Amino acid sequence: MEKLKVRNLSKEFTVHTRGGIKIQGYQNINFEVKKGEFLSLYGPSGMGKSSVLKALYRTYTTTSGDIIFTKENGDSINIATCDESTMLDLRKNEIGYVSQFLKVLPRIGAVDVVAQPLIDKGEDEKSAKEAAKELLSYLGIKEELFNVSPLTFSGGEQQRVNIAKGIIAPKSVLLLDEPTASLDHSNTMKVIQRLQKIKADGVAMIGIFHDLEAMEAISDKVFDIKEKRYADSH
Ligand SMILES: Nc1ncnc2c1ncn2[C@@H]1O[C@H](COP(=O)(O)OP(=O)(O)OP(=O)(O)O)[C@@H](O)[C@H]1O
Repeated sequence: MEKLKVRNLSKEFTVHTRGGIKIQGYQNINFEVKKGEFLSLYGPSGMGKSSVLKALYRTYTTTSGDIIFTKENGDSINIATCDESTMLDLRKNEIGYVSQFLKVLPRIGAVDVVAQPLIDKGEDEKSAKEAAKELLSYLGIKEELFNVSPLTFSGGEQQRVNIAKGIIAPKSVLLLDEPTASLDHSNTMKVIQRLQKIKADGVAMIGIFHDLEAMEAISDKVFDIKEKRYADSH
């Protein structure tokens, strides 16, 4: 079953603070991703990879085209055009988004930050914290940092906390916008291994990676945003 289907998607930005000048985001994008499949968006800087991903989460609106999300019961929703309350519901229950940057409130320790999505899902606090500790350890976060606010962490540590928070309680679709951008290769590959598990659990994923080995390792399909087609080897 196609989980997410993108049809003839185009975006033109209008910069109102600059007299309404138009900037081409991306044009005529078509791809689809099934349950348990990983699609990577690939292409030169500025071609619109991040903007497409933001359209799927509707951080950005779409100029034209459709983004069809199919629910478990077979009903479908067009993310490009649905109302805001439907979108809020999709973000809460179906679609997760992990960026490069950690956004957290001050004075909350790393374990609590990472445990929260599980608690929100209904898991009890104790087992949620255990799972958070396990994931943080797996990603190489020192135990002495567990109860410290990630706001004082290094860039790479913050990014690992961000990934942990983003993948601990996956929904049915996971969007990843260069989540490993400032990690070294070995930490990146650890993240990839966890993503393999999530994929095996049936989550549909769309991601952007700069590390091509990581991209190859996780991807079932690669969509070349410049050529507007799937890359040949996939
Ligand atoms: N909010 C915005 N307002 C105006 N233009 C924007 C906005 N967001 C993105 N753009 C433009 O859209 C184009 C695509 O940007 P985008 O960030 O999607 O590219 P990308 O392929 O992800 O690049 P990179 O690999 O460098 O991250 C760029 O020309 C960018 O300047």
